[in-house]
Amino acid sequence: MSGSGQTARRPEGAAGGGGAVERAREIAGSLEYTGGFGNEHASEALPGALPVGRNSPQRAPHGLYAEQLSGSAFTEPRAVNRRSWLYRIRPSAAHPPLHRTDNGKVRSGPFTEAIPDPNRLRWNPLPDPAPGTDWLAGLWTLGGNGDPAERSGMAVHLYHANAPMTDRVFGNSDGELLIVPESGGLLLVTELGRLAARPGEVALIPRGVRFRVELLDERARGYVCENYGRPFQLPDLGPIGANGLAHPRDFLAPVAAYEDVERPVEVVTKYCGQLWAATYDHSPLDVVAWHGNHVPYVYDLNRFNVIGTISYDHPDPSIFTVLTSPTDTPGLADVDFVVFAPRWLVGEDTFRPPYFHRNVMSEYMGLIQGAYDAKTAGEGGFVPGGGSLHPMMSAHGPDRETFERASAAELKPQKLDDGLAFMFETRRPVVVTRQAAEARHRQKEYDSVWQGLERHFPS
Ligand SMILES: O=C(O)Cc1cc(O)ccc1O
Ligand SMILES: [Fe+2]
Repeated sequence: MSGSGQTARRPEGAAGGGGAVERAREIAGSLEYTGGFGNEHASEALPGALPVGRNSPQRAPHGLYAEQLSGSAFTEPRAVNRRSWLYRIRPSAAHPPLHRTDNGKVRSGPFTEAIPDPNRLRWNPLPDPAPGTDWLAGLWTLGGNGDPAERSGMAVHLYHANAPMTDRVFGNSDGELLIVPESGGLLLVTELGRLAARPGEVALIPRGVRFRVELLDERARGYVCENYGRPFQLPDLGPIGANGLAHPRDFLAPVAAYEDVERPVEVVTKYCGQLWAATYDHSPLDVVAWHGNHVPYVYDLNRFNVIGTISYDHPDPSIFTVLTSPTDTPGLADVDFVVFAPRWLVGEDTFRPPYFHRNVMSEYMGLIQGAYDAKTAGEGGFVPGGGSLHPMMSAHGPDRETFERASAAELKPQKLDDGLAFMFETRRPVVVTRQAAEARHRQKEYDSVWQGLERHFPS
């Protein structure tokens, strides 16, 4: 049996076999959410399942077990304190020992497979996955920095999948996962309920929250920023004022929905960089009610309120920050998630695309849709599903074609409306994995996009 206080229901056996996509779509079509970034949400899938007035009554309603899931130290300041109380059919503690399992293509900090490479690197999309590849099996690490054991740093992953996770659940002790679909929609069946994330939306799974991924299309592809550090938060707005950029109410958390499944379920955990697994005799996605602020959410990037110049010059892309994971140094992020969304360009006497620059931060960029204004579109260029890495202090910016076009362009107001790109910008160099360095889909000739930028200075 499965149930939800609202409408989400997972029919028995929905995870595998024919019709899985249709069933996942049906569920995704009737999902309900509860809005507000960082809010104290509360939800129950059965009336009366959520205790009132206390978190841990002597006997929780309906014979449920109460459990606290802490995403911050108990004593962190209230503004950044994260925890949720879960009321579940079985306590999470009742599980058999975890055993090491194959890491597949997942790698973790400390990233030591290759020496840090100062070169600008670019990749085509991942090749199609082998038949029967689920989201976890199709997770492929490009690189990263820091160390999950230090709770600092990040990893860049890509995924490609063509099968749902069947009786298989994943939870990441090493950090939160920001999932950026590029093609194909995902149904994320989590301990706290179900979310759908389609291209143009991003989803966040908090540290420790277990989930299964089903597909809303025959295949899915996208990116993941794994954040080992402090949970992503909304950036401060300073002189922008009380509104702008990503608005808190557009972040949607799920409502409670549980599955009461008594059959073997493989539960995979990533812990300090390695995958461990145990076979439970039930599904751990059995939370009937919950409340708190350590919650998954989905956000539609089209809701981002883009701010830019209305006079001259190209502002730094920090004005496009959706989410930031701060460090103890004011203004310095462990990692920022930045989006380049459709917008008007109106700058006068201005080179409008991204400028030539060298940056102490390291920049991984991906493309969700269309083209990016600093790079030539099309095959062999910066394409949806591909990615580029511009490491600390590497010189980059517009490619030759873009420079020539933008230097000569007539500066009338121009709408950039066919493109959705993003950046994971991080404080430490991103060290690539061996599989990313040696990948056949790496563009070995990337440097050539800056060849032929001619001297114009008179000799
Ligand atoms: O390199 C990039 O394309 C990202 C970027 C965009 C921009 O508008 C200004 C600086 C920057 O690093
Ligand atoms: Fe850059």
